[in-house]
Amino acid sequence: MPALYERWVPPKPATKSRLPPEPAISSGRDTKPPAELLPRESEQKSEESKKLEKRAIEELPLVEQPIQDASTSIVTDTSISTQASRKESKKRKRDAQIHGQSNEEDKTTPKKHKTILSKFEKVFKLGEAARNKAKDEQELPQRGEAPTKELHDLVPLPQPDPVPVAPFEPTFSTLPPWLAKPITVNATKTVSFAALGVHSTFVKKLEKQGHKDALAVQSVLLPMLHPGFEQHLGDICVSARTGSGKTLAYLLPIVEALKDHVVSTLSAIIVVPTRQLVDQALKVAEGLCTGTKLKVGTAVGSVPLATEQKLLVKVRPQYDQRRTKKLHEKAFEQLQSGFIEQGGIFDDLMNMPVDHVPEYESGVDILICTPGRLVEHIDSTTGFLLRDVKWLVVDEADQLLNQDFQGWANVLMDALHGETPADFMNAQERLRKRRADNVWSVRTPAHHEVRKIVLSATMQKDLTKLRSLRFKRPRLVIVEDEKDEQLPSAIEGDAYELPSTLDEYAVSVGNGSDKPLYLLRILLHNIDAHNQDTLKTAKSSNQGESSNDSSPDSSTSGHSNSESRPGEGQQSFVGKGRVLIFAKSNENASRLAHLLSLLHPPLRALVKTLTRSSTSQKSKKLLGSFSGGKFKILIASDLASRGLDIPDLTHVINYDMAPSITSYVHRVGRTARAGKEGQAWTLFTKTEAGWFWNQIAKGSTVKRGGKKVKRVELNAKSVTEGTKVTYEEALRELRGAVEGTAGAVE
Ligand SMILES: Nc1ncnc2c1ncn2[C@@H]1O[C@H](COP(=O)(O)OP(=O)(O)OP(=O)(O)O)[C@@H](O)[C@H]1O
Repeated sequence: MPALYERWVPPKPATKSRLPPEPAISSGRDTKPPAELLPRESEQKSEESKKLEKRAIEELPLVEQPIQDASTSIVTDTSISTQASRKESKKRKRDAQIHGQSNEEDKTTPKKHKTILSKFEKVFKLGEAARNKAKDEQELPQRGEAPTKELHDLVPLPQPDPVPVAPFEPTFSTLPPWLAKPITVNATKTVSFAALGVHSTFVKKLEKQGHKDALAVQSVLLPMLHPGFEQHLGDICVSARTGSGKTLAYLLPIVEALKDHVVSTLSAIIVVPTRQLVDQALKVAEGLCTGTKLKVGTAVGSVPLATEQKLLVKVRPQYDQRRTKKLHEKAFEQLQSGFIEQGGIFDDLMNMPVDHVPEYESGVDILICTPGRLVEHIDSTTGFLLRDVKWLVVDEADQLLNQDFQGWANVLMDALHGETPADFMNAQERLRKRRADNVWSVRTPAHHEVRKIVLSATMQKDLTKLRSLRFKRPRLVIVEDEKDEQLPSAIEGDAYELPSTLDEYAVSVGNGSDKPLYLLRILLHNIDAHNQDTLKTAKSSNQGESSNDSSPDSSTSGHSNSESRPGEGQQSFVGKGRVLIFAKSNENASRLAHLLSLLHPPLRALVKTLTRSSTSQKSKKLLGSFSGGKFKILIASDLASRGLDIPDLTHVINYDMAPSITSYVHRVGRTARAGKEGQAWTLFTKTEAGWFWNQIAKGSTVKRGGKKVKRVELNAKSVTEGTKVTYEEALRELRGAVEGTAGAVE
């Protein structure tokens, strides 16, 4: 047994030592005295240790002790030696036990302890064996021997069947019921306006505008907004793809509801993100309001505030002795305190005849505005009161809610749902307030119900954002294509749908250094070819060149010299089609327009840019002449990505990659509108390829009714062949233009 375990000796059973001495066996051989007569082991040992101590004291080298005080040194020496001898005796005793002197005692060890010991011994042996094995394995490579491996034949080891993992099917929705269970309508559904209960005068008007039947979004919204059985007494959120006719869907019921207004009251506010969209919605609203007394006004940042104030609010004197007195007292108080309100009701009071107070009336029934300018009017236009507003429309809602223009949503909600300030209350409101202030009644605020319609092609189910619009009994309406597969993201998250009449193409432009040449190639070769049915005459003059290239995919044929045919662009683009090119910034848009006209001079007259710096009037004119076909290619920043409705826009080109999925959806949605066909081309560099294909072309967020984005390979050599020199010259000239030595394209 290893020494470690031999050290432990179970105590001698006490009973044995207390037993009376056994009588000596008469054989006489046993000369051992009886146990109690023998000195006990401890006694023997203590005697032995005493001897040792004595010897230790004797042997102690006294000379080595520091001589301080004779008596103390002796005492110290003695105590040291005593301790040393004690330790030694203990050690000897232990050694004796270890080396078998206790064999006799082992025999007397109880059975129980023996079994414990044997078990312990077994465990130790196993441990020892494992340790030895590990040590051997470590040493094997050092000794240059390969570790022994477990060998198997070629048949794979049988594995247990994998445990089937049940697909995760949530039994709950994290969205509130109105978002989780929307009203869905098939995008192809059309119903006649008359069947939807639209007044005959409006049906006639719409027919004149070429709108025979109501489109899907209109067919679902009109009954929900018209008085009748299907009317929804609450707010409505609409998610319908680009170009689906949302503008008419909200404007028609509003105009119908207000058509009998004789005196203007501000009854509907329509908020859109850009002034271009204000102009566009104004055009549709004016078309519907003809023949009624309704007035439609606009509020956009590009017009002076004072000009708009005069149009939006009309002041007239109202005879009221009591109120005049009260207001004069208040004005006097202000004058004394030194805090005089500038441009407020007191200014108007000074211009009133005796005993008359200013009474404010709205100059418009429908106001179409951008959010920033709306906030300005709420804050600083005296008499701009929202007490009569019954409709609030927020178009392109996701963009408006994502960009918190001056906290517009909160300011507007407070103005809509709050009480009219006391000085501006009309007789009806004052009466209501007096009744509410009665001690016996519970105070009811003088606010009114507003119906909210919130729309977007990329509506996001973001509750925190939507909550800022303080909905009441909301419903979500989704217009979708039946062919569209239910994408995972569409169930709980956001999925966007592209028009089914849209064809998408993607072109790799390498590292992007020759991107303008690729663009030129697509413009002159692919798009031009696409329009050839309208350009037969123009084409006949260019016989033998690209006449069979009607398909965009045939561009790989290597038509290398398109830009060397003067006048081709001009002839081609006089067709019906229009092209909208998106650049990432206003600067890029201007530079690209300049470069295109340098690379291919016939394009100069056909290309214009729309930038943020264009004045309201200028951009209105520009869009007007683009719609009218005076020029064919418009280069714009993302400013033009939302809502713009340009007739016969056949092509959208993403020259610079869209910054987000929603931006892509809105950009390409400028074409293929209201059931018409359209093409979207995207140029992607090596670094943009991953994002484009994963997120946009093959991602689960964009639904395209089973269609796919087609990859068009353009031969880099054929794209640049013969144009490199012109390109480099054009770049030099452009640099000159940027530095102010040459003119730029508008
Ligand atoms: N009932 C209809 N019949 C035919 N065309 C219609 C009808 N209603 C609207 N349109 C046309 O559809 C086009 C797109 O309409 P609109 O601009 O309202 O789309 P939208 O859904 O607001 O698009 P976006 O989301 O891009 O702003 C317009 O040219 C409009 O004249």
